[in-house]
Amino acid sequence: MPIPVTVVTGFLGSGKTTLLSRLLRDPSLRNTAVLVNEFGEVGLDHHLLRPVAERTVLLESGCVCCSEREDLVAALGELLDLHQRGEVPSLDRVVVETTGLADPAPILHTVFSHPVLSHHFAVDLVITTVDAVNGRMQLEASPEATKQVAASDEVVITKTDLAGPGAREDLEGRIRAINPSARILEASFGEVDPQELLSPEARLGERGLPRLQEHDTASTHTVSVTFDGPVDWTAFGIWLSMLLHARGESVLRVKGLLDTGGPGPVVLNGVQHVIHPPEHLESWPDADRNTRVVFITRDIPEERILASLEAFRGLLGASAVPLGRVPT
Ligand SMILES: Nc1nc2c(ncn2[C@@H]2O[C@H](COP(=O)(O)OP(=O)(O)OP(=O)(O)O)[C@@H](O)[C@H]2O)c(=O)[nH]1
Repeated sequence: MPIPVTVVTGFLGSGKTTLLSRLLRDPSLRNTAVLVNEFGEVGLDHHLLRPVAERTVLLESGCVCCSEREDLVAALGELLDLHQRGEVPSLDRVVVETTGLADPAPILHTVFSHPVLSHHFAVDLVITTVDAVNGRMQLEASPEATKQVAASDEVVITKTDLAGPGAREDLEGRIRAINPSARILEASFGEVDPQELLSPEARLGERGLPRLQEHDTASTHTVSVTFDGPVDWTAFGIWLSMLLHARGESVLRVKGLLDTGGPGPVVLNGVQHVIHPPEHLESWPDADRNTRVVFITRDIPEERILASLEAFRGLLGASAVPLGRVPT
């Protein structure tokens, strides 16, 4: 079994380290290695984490997300080496804390595409912290913050102790509009149940994704579709590969459950040009047996996705229908 890698992201100062420090105190995370990525020479977070984590590997400099990506490869490689030599005998999970401006997609790509690492590690969750006080403004002003929310499986709204009445609901609406499939949790000073946060179900996102119509925020489109019958998995894979080949940079997130005619759905989970290995479930997680796929895109409106799926109708074996228009 590959070792799960959990990516913790979130805008500058949104509470990533606070959340992680709290999580790492839980005995169930005893065998967790943490890779902290920092700008600058001195990693302050490193010192914050040291007392609570058994092992903390600090990436020396730069940003794991972009030019210094080799650092992440080197750190994971080193960790694997220690594990295989028995110097780190128990390694249940790796947590990568990104910088506040990081785009998580290249991190996922690094792990998935590396010829050695991809055999030993698999990204299981992307968790994003959003500040209850500043989050709304940050999501409006910063494409990085929006990308982080779009890429996440779970969003933890932090600093709820500081937020005024109504602010949390408002922020939650905003997060849902960007990423309807993410599970949203709340935490004051990182107080969140680690079991809940890291549960395998979190990967499936919200069960029964909300029936949203296309939402358009500053050229970010959220398109939720279903099909009028089971779809051919191979054909869907080809269609998706073509979409990602042509417009990968514009596809921030693809997530959903696909009815391919089997007893359970295929779980689809991708961030930009990276598609997690699809998972074939033995049964559906809830009573709804219909396909539900969410695409979060930049500059690809709903009509374009639907027209493209329609052009593939013959091969797919079913027509795509916007979820918001399905009679419930
Ligand atoms: N009141 C309050 N303060 C919090 C909470 N969570 C974090 N903070 C404070 O917010 C500040 C930033 O928190 P960090 O955990 O360092 O945030 P970060 O996302 O790791 O920050 P960067 O690594 O700089 O991007 C610190 O002063 C924390 O004590 C919270 O739930 N409530």
